[in-house]
Amino acid sequence: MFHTQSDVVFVKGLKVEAVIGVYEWERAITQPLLIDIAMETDISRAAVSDDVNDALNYKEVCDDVSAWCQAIKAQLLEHLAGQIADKLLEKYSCDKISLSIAKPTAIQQADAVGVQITRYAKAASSVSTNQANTSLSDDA
Ligand SMILES: Nc1nc2c(c(=O)[nH]1)N=C([C@H](O)[C@@H](O)CO)CN2
Repeated sequence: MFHTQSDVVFVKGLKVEAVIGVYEWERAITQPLLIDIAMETDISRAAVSDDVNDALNYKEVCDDVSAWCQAIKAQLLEHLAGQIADKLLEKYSCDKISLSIAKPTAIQQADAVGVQITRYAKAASSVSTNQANTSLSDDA
């Protein structure tokens, strides 16, 4: 199958105050996180209807990601990023997520440090694909 479009809903520079870090002193404070998210999704329906109910709602994404960051209280940014990507793929209809999480105050000599990851939604299983193909040929 050929793809004729590629759409992204994104969030840039989402600021969240959360417990994050491996050192004891970090477990006792909150630090700012700066989060960028790009979610590959089909926007065709929302583009036609102009209805937010047909859209991947970036306000909901921001609220969810903020709440998850505060609840997870991760030690490593790697763990936090993996968890957030899994949760977004589970809740929202999207094929691919790119996510970066930065700690702008962690290293005095650096503007920011962080991680950037990309995750894909699981492909439909071959069993259901075969079943779909069978029912299509049954109709013919
Ligand atoms: N690859 C990573 N390295 C480090 C992390 C991290 O989350 N991923 N975290 C720390 C500390 O928490 C640091 O931010 C404190 O300054 C060190 N290295």
